[in-house]
Amino acid sequence: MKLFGTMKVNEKGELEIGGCSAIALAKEFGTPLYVMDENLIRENCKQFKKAFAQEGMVTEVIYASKAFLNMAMCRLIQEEGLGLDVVSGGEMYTAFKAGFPMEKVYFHGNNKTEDELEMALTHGVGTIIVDNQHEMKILHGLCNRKNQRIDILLRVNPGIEAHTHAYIQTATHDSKFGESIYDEKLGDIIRFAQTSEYLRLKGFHCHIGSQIFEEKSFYGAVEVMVAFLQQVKEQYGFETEALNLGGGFGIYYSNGDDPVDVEACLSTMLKLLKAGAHTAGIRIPKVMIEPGRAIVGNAGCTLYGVGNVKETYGGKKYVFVDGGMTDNPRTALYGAVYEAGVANRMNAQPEERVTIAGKCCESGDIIIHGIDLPKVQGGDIICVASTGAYNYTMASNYNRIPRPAVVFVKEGKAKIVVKRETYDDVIRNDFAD
Ligand SMILES: Cc1ncc(COP(=O)(O)O)c(C=O)c1O
Ligand SMILES: N[C@@H](CCCC[NH3+])C(=O)O
Repeated sequence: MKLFGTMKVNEKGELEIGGCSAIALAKEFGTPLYVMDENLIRENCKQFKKAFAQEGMVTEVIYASKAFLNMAMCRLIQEEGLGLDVVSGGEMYTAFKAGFPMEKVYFHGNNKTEDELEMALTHGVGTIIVDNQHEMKILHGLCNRKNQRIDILLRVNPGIEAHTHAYIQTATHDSKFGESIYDEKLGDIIRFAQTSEYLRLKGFHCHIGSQIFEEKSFYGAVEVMVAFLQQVKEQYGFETEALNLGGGFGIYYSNGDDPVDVEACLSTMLKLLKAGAHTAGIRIPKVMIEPGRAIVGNAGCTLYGVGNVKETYGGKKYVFVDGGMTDNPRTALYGAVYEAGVANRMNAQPEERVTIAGKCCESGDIIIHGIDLPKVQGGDIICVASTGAYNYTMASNYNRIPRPAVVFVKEGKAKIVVKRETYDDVIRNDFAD
């Protein structure tokens, strides 16, 4: 298992994260447990900010909160000075309740409800990323009723097929997100925004997908967007003030994953942007990116307690853990591949190939299909690495399993930021008759 951030193996052969023994964490907070390395999240925020500032353009890094969000995370993002991308009323409400500066919030979504749009106006959200023509009209009407103006970006689809799992590509021609840059109705949308008293069209947004390793997809998006901005200027006289290039930077999960070098990639994106804008005779006063996974993915791991170990008649060896697809649906959903270790015996040599399966009533409830581990027994603690993104936020109560707690660890201290759900939480909204 590759170790990230402050992870290390201590003199007892136990895994340590943020100076805390994984075994002590499991004892104190129970399992399954999401453990987040606070220093690594902060370092990642700083790295993105620094790397994106290196070409002297006005830039903003916006954290895509769908990857991992709760009130403590909002505070951390605020302290690190990033913007916040929210995609639902729930994410927006979390930011608002955490006291996040709402002018730094960017509200996304392909099907925002009128209530959510109204909530954004009421809470002073800084920018709404309008997904489509229909939404723009609804928002205009709402602003008219409330006599309120709002900054918007229009989400466009640059038609780039990023090399990643089909479920997380977002800019193929038939994607549900945004309006295609090739679509004729784009002219009407831009003219509508230009003449609206209430909508201040600041520019455009694109996001080509997630868990992308190919730098050329990001560079391609820059080139297509520059050409698009030039066309928009020539055809509609619209000069953009801001361009948001989205997120999507892939991370290491398992052997063979080869993430881009963030510094080099961002520098090249900005250089291409500057050179392209110069040649096209356009200005791009501000540029944004929206990383999610790359900020939190490697900073999180999940600790599980082992229950049974079972060998099937067919000879397959299962290690059953006390969580599963309810806390990490990514293996079942995308065929994601994770690495893991036995946290109480990190120095033990691998001896057998096992499948790590959960406790849900579902054959596809697998966390890792086939991993070489030392002989595992009931009572061992398994650590699955790189679960910081899209695990806690995608967790469910399937089989009425309560969701795990989340702790932030730092310099030998653990702070609970989300408490474990109880059975009473699970039935909280039920009516018996
Ligand atoms: C609009 C938007 N921005 C940013 C992100 C963050 O993506 P990632 O976590 O891959 O950086 C996503 C998710 O794919 C998204 O849909
Ligand atoms: N949930 C996805 C990523 C989706 C990104 C948001 N558009 C994952 O776990 O990889």
